[in-house]
Amino acid sequence: MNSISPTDLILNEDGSVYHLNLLPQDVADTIITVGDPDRVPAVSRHFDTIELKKGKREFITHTGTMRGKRLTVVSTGIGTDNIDIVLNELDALVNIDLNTRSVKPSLQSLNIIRIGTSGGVQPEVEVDSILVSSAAFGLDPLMHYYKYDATEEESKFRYALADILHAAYGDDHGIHPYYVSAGQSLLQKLGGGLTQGITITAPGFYAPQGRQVRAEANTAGFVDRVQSFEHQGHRITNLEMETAGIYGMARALGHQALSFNVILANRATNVFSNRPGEIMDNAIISILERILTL
Ligand SMILES: O=P(O)(O)O[C@H]1O[C@H](CO)[C@@H](O)[C@H]1O
Ligand SMILES: O=c1cc[nH]c(=O)[nH]1
Repeated sequence: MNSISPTDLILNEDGSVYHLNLLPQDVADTIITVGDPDRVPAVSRHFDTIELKKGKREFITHTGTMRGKRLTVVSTGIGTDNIDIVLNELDALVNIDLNTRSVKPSLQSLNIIRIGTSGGVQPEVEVDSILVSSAAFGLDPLMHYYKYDATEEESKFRYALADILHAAYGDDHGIHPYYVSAGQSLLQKLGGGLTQGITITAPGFYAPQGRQVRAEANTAGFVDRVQSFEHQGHRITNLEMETAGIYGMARALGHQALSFNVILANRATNVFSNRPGEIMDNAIISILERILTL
């Protein structure tokens, strides 16, 4: 059995994984990820019991139970570079024997559910609504560094958007989309009755999402272009910064992932929510109710 080296998988002095600072017994098999560390207590305050609170850097974790179901909520911070860390370390906690540093003979599949904020790109995607990502385009580079199985259909979506963006911004612009669908069992079990659409995960908040403040953006017409994208009747609905990385890493590692987006902005109508805190608190309650059905 191959042992994973101490520099490939770094453990802290207490045996916990390097960034998350967690031990295998610290995590449930249903894991909620949020970007904002302050959103972790906003989720766990609905738990009936909290058995663990740990953290390091932006990675805050609470584990507890809600109506008898064990849940972990962990913050990822912003961006898919952090998703690389969180998904690899969560997987290590369940699928690697940290004493022998070897992959366990029988692998566990986690349910990984994101509750994040996002900006809609279609005028009809309502501010303050919850949208489920049926799939996500990554405009970030993360999944180009991993081998994962993409279906033929997923490849067609990927090249359909690549053609549009390369025609608009040139081949050497550096935008190379990847495309990964949600975990299908989670989508079926948890996504019912909510608007579903394709999410774009961007490698930044401003110009990478077509925003222009003072630094001149090199992405003119970005929102219009993604708004008018259509492939086999499917459209892009929203922009954020983690979902494609979560879907890609979950695929690579054999986990199920689903992303809920609380739409705080509409980029087509230039409207921003006037009560973002209250909307997120309500969304957390309704998404937890869905998760409890698992
Ligand atoms: O609210 P969270 O989960 O952080 O998600 C969104 O908000 C952040 C940007 O403001 C990015 O992380 C984006 O994906
Ligand atoms: O427009 C938005 C809103 C939230 N998060 C993003 O990444 N973009």
